[in-house]
Amino acid sequence: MSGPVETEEVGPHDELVEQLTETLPEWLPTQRWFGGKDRDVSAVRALSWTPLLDGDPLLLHVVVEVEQADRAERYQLLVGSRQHQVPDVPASASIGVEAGFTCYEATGDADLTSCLLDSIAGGVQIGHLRFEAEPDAELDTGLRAHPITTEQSNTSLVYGRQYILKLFRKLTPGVNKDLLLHRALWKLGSPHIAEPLGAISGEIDGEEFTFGMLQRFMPDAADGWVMASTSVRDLMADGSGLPPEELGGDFAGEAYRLGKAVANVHADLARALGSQEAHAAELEGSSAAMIERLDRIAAEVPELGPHVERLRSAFRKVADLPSPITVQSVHGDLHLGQVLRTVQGWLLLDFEGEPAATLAERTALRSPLRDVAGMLRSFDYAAHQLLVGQPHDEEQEERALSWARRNRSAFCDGYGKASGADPREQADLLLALELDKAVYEVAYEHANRPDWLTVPLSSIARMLSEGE
Ligand SMILES: Nc1ncnc2c1ncn2[C@@H]1O[C@H](COP(=O)(O)OP(=O)(O)O)[C@@H](O)[C@H]1O
Ligand SMILES: O=P(O)(O)O[C@H]1O[C@H](CO)[C@@H](O[C@H]2O[C@H](CO)[C@@H](O)[C@H](O)[C@H]2O)[C@H](O)[C@H]1O
Repeated sequence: MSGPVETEEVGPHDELVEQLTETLPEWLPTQRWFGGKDRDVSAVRALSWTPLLDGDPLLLHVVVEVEQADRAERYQLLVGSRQHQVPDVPASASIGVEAGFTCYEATGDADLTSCLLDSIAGGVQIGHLRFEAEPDAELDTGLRAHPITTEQSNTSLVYGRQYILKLFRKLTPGVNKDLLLHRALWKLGSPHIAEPLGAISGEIDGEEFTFGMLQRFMPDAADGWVMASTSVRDLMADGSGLPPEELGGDFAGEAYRLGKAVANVHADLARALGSQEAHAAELEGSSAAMIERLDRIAAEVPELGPHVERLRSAFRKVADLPSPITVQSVHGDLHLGQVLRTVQGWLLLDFEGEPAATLAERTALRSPLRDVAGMLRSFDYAAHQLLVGQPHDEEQEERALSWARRNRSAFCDGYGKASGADPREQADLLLALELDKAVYEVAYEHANRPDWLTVPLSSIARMLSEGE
């Protein structure tokens, strides 16, 4: 039998944890959410381990530091361990067998994960972990959870049809920006986010971490990436030769509404958290940061080499832009997988920023055009993803381009309508931000989905030649 542990006591699981740290260097790179697949793991060190359920089964909350050639990053794990009634976990979730106990990644074990929601509802503290509901939230308990299976950098569990708990995988110290921005927007009554309902946080070596965020789940919502991909597929599969606007699956109306929603969220973020004017020195800083990121990524991904010089000159132009420009809190990693279409309209998710960014980079005030650029990149991705690995086909390439052009333009129209300023009026800044995002994507794909590397690389080539 096992039950919740509600005291400061930490069970004697040192041996199990030591075994785990020996197995994890091989296992971590097999996980979708692990962001360091581009280099070997040299060592894994456990920083904290906290039994959430003790006995058989055991549910252990573990924070590890993962060492790779030039970096050490922290990750959160939920490890299940059972001697009896081992659930049927997929091979990828199995971590190993230690002293007759099967250890596995436990987010798929509903018998174990229901305690996370119950602990948030109960406001309990377990070891250093604090489980807290938001002040006005009233939560149902006893619900079973299943993990969602979309492309994700974190792991999200859906409880019944009511709640979604995101467990942050890669951890950075400080209160998570996703939670902070959701709280700020909710306080203002923004209709474009899902209600924040609770959090899991804790302290390691004197530093605060957010481990999880609970939100209202929107059961009938459609994912923006899925909707856009369906529209592109319809166009690609259509033999009639009709233009996108004459096909049933046209997405441009949605892209327009999405542009309006993003502009409204930017206005609310500025109202809640303020905005500033950035002058020449800051623009120089942005330009230098883009070039620094480019050089760092080009050193790791040789395929970027042929574009480096022209990218540098596009980034240099940012330093000479007429200033000031407005900067504020932004989403930081906006793309079609971060937006949900509900019956009330578009919702934005995941305000955490880029998974690889430092805390300072995530919380820095930025031009809102950074998010516009992120979404424009995403239209490009949606259009070109189906061509990955296919032999070159001029006609399909032209269709992909026409879909992207139409939806990028509709998005900017909507954004301009709601904000009063068409993003395309700041063409040089927008182009530099898009190129900067595409350079980031080169690193992201290289480390996470090497087969997709061609998508940002071919966009960079295209944007550079169009900008000439
Ligand atoms: N409140 C919600 N209601 C319904 N689905 C959601 C909700 N929040 C997230 N999702 C789904 O989970 C996916 C991943 O969420 P996200 O916050 O972007 O996680 P990650 O940081 O891992 O990318 C989204 O693409 C969406 O499909
Ligand atoms: O959603 P996350 O915060 O995990 O963002 C990361 O993963 C995204 C992929 O899931 C990645 O987005 C890139 O691929 C998308 C298609 O899968 C595309 O729509 C985006 O435009 C493209 O940037 C994102 O960059 C990364 O930070």
